[in-house]
Amino acid sequence: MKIATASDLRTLVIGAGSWGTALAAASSVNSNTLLWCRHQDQAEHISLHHTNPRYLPDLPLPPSLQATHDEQLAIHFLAEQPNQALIILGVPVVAMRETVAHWYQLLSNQQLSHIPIIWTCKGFEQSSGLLPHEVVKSVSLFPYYGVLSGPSFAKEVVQQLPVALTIASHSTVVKERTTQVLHNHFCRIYQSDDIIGVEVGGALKNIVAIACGIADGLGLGHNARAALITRGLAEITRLGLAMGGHAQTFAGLTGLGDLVLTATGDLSRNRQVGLALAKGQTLSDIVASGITAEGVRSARDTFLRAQQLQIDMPITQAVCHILFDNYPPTQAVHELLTREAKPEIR
Ligand SMILES: NC(=O)C1=CN([C@@H]2O[C@H](COP(=O)(O)OP(=O)(O)OC[C@H]3O[C@@H](n4cnc5c(N)ncnc54)[C@H](OP(=O)(O)O)[C@@H]3O)[C@@H](O)[C@H]2O)C=CC1
Ligand SMILES: O=C(CO)COP(=O)(O)O
Repeated sequence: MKIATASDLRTLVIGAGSWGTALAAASSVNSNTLLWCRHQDQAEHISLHHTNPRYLPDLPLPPSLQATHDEQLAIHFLAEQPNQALIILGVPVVAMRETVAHWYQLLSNQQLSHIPIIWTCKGFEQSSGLLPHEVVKSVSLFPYYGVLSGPSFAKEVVQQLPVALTIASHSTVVKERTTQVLHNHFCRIYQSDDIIGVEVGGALKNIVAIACGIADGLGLGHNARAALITRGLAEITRLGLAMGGHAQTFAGLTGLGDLVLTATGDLSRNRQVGLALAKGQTLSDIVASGITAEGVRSARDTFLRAQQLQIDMPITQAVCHILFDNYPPTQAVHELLTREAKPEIR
């Protein structure tokens, strides 16, 4: 693989939340990077002060990282080196449809839609139940696309602590461009062809993390947490295989790796939702704070998709009961524990 120099590569990150900002900081090591923000004042603050106070308070960003709210400037930035460019979408699933459709229009108007585009969101789209790549394909004709996932808290990435991520794509150019941009002295990029497996693992680990937060909040102990992680992985694998993912993906960074991180790491917002529910907070209070907790948004559609495929998902079902059916967490735990005994491997 040709190693491009910093002056060749151009990375546009769309979305300046915690993960978009962290990836923009990481990509600045190898690549000229521009961070597109929804708000002008946010862009000005990041370019001038090199911090993102709303999403990553007190963490310095690389001085070379520039931000903008100007879409035409962002397009011009890419047009200067379209064959060395990469677009990273840092928005949640709920914003994917609108964001992809809008930027596809802007890019195709300038004959730039061949630039590789990757996304980072983890979940199923609410109501449609679609995975992110299905949403992208339903609103655009980007020829080169992929999903970037794996165990990665934004805060640690901005601090340049070691992290390993997976880029899944059917396109060599997407995998190589992503590796050129993000593989550096603290960030390892692994490549995969399994878009479905990577997206299913990323979506479902959030639901299991909510379950683990609930169990820990109720004081159910380390044994319970280990059981939930392991049986949660069994659920993820069952649904993922039925949807067309590869078995090995679920044992990798975007499956087991991200599940362990999110289920046990207190930086996880999904885990924090579970902890708060166990303490008796209501879901409406928790979501009113505006946090991005993709497991809450995905749980119902995940369960519906599992039912359509006749896949047994008792942990996801228990989380849905607590989130949407007003089950007290202790009742959902009791129902989980008192199911029939069964073989571990089916
Ligand atoms: N944070 C992390 O450590 C990681 C997150 N992820 C995944 O990345 C995705 C993004 O998460 P994260 O950055 O944490 O979320 P945040 O809540 O931190 O940021 C969300 C970003 O998306 C923007 N946004 C929200 N709604 C819309 C919309 N309707 N249209 C356009 N832009 C919108 C927000 O803009 P505004 O500020 O203007 O509202 C903000 O820039 C999620 O799917 C998450 O699971 C993956 C790995 C790690
Ligand atoms: O996806 C993540 C880590 O890989 C972030 O997890 P949360 O969305 O639960 O904070």
